[in-house]
Amino acid sequence: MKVGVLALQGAVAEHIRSLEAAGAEAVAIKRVEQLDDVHGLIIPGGESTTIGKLMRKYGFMEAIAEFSDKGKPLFGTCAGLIVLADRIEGDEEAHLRLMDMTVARNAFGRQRESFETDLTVKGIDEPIRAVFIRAPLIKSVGDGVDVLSEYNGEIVTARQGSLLAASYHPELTDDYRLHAYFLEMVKEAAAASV
Ligand SMILES: NC(=O)CC[C@H](N)C(=O)O
Repeated sequence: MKVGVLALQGAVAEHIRSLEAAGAEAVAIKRVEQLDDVHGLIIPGGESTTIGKLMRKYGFMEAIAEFSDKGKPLFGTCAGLIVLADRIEGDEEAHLRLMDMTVARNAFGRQRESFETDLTVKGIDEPIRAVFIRAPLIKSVGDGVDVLSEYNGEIVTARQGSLLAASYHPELTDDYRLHAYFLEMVKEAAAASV
């Protein structure tokens, strides 16, 4: 399976390394044409405002919406989760609006700007290691969204069909199981589309 990592801004190389460790072929995506060659796409962490701006500039808004329409899976981590969301708390304009959820940016406040923890994720046997950096939270989800993990009662991992979102950075640890989970989604979607 070939999986792309949107390479406009943010933690791209780390996702590529984690995907490869999980057994995928990984490609940095810089132009929309490259989307035709991959079976799934990760939108990395970084700064959602910057990623959103560059996506609009280079035609990725329409291209990724189409990609997702074909049933190809998307995985947004941290800023990437914000980019997937239908709604952003406050008066900020949402980006792809693909996932039925409301997110809050920088939701942990100053004291806890970044931290690591072990998280229990539905569908993965043992807790995974998660790094939170100025992380967003999922404040509410629609009926079609499955909550996969919570931290202190707040939603931090969710799935809606072929869309996966995590508030944290799974690519900054040597724990590749969330990437392996996404890779399974990609394989299932590819098998279903033949
Ligand atoms: N590590 C991250 O991706 C941080 C996300 C960033 N705070 C944002 O709002 O876009």
